[in-house]
Amino acid sequence: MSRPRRIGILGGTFDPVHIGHLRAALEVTELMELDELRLIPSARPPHRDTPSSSAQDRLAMVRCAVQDLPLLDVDARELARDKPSYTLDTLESLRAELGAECQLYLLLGWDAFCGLPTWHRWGELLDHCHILVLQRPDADSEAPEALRNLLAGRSVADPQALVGAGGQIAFVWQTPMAISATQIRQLLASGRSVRFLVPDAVLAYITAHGLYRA
Ligand SMILES: Nc1ncnc2c1ncn2[C@@H]1O[C@H](COP(=O)(O)OP(=O)(O)OP(=O)(O)O)[C@@H](O)[C@H]1O
Ligand SMILES: O=C(O)c1ccc[n+]([C@@H]2O[C@H](COP(=O)([O-])O)[C@@H](O)[C@H]2O)c1
Repeated sequence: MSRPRRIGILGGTFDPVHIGHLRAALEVTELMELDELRLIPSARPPHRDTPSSSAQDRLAMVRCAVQDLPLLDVDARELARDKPSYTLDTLESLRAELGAECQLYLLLGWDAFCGLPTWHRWGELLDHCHILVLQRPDADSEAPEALRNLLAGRSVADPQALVGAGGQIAFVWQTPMAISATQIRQLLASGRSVRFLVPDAVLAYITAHGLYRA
C-alpha cells in the first residue's frame, strides 16, 4: 500500500528569499522525506508593514531560488487572493485540493511560531496540518504564555514520530543560520554585498531590477 503524500509548506514575505529559508526547506524535506515543499509568498502580510519589493518581484525571486531544486516548488495562491494572506485560508484551500489523507507540514521559524496567538483563527490551524518549528539562532528562547498549553498537549519530541494528516507540533534543529531578510535589505541599502546570503540567481535578479537600493 502506498503511503500518504507528504507536503511541506513555508509561507513568508520573502523580501527577499535567502539561504536561511532555503537551507531549512531543504533539510526539512530530507528529514521528513517530503514529496514536495512549497514556498508560498504572502501577498499582503496581515501583521507587518508593506514589503519593500512588489509581490511580482518577491515571487520571481522565489522562483529563481528553487529553479534547480526538484522537490522545492513555488505556490502563488496567496498572490491571487485580494485580501490579507491568512494562513488558515491557505491551509483550507490546500486541504480541499490535496485530500484528507495527505500529511501536511506547516514550517514556521521560531519567531513566527511565537506570534501564533495573534493569527487569524489560530486555534484551527492544527485541524489541517502538523507544525514544524524551525530553530532561529537570532530569536528569544521563551515561548509566550498563550502557547504553553498547546505545546504541552500537542508537541512531540521527534518530528519523525508525527502521525496522521495533522494535529501535532515538533521542533526541528536544522543548521542554524542567523540570517534575516531585514539584514539583507539593510546591507543592500548601504551598498554592501549580499553574495552567499542569497542564491546567485536571486542576487542577479536583485541587481538587474535595482531592488533594495537606498
Ligand atoms: N534564518 C532563518 N532560519 C530559520 N527560519 C527562518 C529564517 N529566516 C526566516 N525564517 C522563517 O521563514 C518564514 C518566512 O520568513 P520571512 O520571509 O519573514 O523572512 P525573515 O528573514 O524573517 O524576514 P524579515 O527580516 O523581513 O522579517 C518565517 O516562518 C521565518 O521565521
Ligand atoms: O494567518 C495569519 O493571521 C498570519 C499572521 C502572521 C503571519 N502569517 C504567515 O506567517 C508566515 C510568515 O510570516 P512572515 O511575516 O515571517 O513573513 C507568512 O506565510 C504569513 O502569511 C499568518
